[in-house]
Amino acid sequence: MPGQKDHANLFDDARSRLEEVFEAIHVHGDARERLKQPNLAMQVSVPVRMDDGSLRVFPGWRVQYNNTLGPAKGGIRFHPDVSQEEVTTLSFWMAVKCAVVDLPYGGGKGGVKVDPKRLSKLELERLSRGYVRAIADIMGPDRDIPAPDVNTNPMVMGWMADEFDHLARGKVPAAITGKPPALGGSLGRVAATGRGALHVLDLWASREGRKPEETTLAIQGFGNAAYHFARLAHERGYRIVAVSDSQGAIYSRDGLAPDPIMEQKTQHQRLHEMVYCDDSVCIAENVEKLERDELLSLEVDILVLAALENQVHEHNVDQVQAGAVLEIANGPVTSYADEQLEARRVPVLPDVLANTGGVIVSYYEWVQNRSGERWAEEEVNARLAERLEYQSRLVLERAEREEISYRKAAYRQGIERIADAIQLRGNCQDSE
Ligand SMILES: NC(=O)C1=CN([C@@H]2O[C@H](COP(=O)(O)OP(=O)(O)OC[C@H]3O[C@@H](n4cnc5c(N)ncnc54)[C@H](O)[C@@H]3O)[C@@H](O)[C@H]2O)C=CC1
Ligand SMILES: O=C(O)CCC(=O)C(=O)O
Repeated sequence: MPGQKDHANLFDDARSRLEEVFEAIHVHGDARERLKQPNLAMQVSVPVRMDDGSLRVFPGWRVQYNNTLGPAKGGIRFHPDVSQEEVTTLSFWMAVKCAVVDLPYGGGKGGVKVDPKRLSKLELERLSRGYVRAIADIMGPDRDIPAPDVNTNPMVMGWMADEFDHLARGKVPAAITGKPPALGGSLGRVAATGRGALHVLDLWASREGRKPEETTLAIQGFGNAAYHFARLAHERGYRIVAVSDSQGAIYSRDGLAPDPIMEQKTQHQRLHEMVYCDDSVCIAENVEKLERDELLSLEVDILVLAALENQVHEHNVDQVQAGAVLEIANGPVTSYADEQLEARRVPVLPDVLANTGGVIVSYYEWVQNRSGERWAEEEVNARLAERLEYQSRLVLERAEREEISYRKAAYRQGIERIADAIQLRGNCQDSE
């Protein structure tokens, strides 16, 4: 049984997972050292002229983690809790996940410590442009390619891409992905994270002999990743019995319909107040309101974590009653909680595999921008399905063969690829 409790520091907790991998796949000493630290961490101050004429300065970061396989790749988060430690950890997970699905990228992540809900649209645009001006020297299609993450979206990516073009005095669409299609964004990118997660769930479920219509889901989060996952899972026949956002949760044993919930949310209706059903809108019969975190302890087949990191931890892991966990968020289960779930034989489909749909389609956007092509949405989705099914199968089969968790199998697959590349580049001085 695991003895160690959660690490106090998110980054220490995340990289503690490397130790098991290093032992299992005999990673060279030099590669181990290289993998424990980011290549570059840049802190910036982003001054923003507010609508009332005052000036506010927001702290921001961009971190590049191991660029051996290719340029740094990863999203930008706008959130009041962003810190250098969080961005560094997210860039580490990006490096691992890009390698797990065999993309020619290293890890990158950016963030600004800000509550974007308190900014006007023009203030948000000034912040987005200011952030790009601050990190432009380390960006570019062969260096570091940002994309959306929490509280950023195609509109924000469009402003950022426009600002980068101004600085570069030319069109450089491959410098940022997740743009609106009119600015060179790939069709299919908006739904890609949710779509990818559903492929991973489907593949696992079919190997387990589990049918969608016999499978209940509780979904934490109702943002970009969660909504598209919920919409597509509902279409496939999975029964979504609960959803939550940062303010609360709702439950219906009959199953909830994601589209009316999103329509209501778009009209500023609060999720936990949607407990009615009338002629104009019906998300389900018999909807109950729950406390936000009650969702985590529901007795469902699959608990889907699609909000933020550190949601299942040493203080609540004992309350998780789901039969399996699907991680769409980055790092939603701490390493201690993960070991507890493994000991209880609760399978976890890990973030570094399950949420790679977004970065895979970002890669397709970068390829399209560089080649001047535009692919139909069907082609993007077909390529996404093919890559994810192939790479997921490798992970699931490895887990079975080596009798380890899916997370350990995914980490072994990713770290093996990065470590091999580090060695092939001739950077290793190890005498082994
Ligand atoms: N957008 C993307 O393409 C990708 C996102 N991810 C990860 O997925 C997660 C969600 O990202 P997005 O959907 O893009 O962000 P988003 O900003 O669109 O949505 C976040 C959602 O989480 C909810 N939330 C926040 N705290 C919560 C809590 N304590 N309990 C329940 N709900 C809570 C918010 O209300 C919102 O509905 C993040 O961990 C992100 O890093 C991972 C891969 C790609
Ligand atoms: O689309 C991308 O490049 C990265 C998306 C992202 O930030 C993530 O996978 O966590």
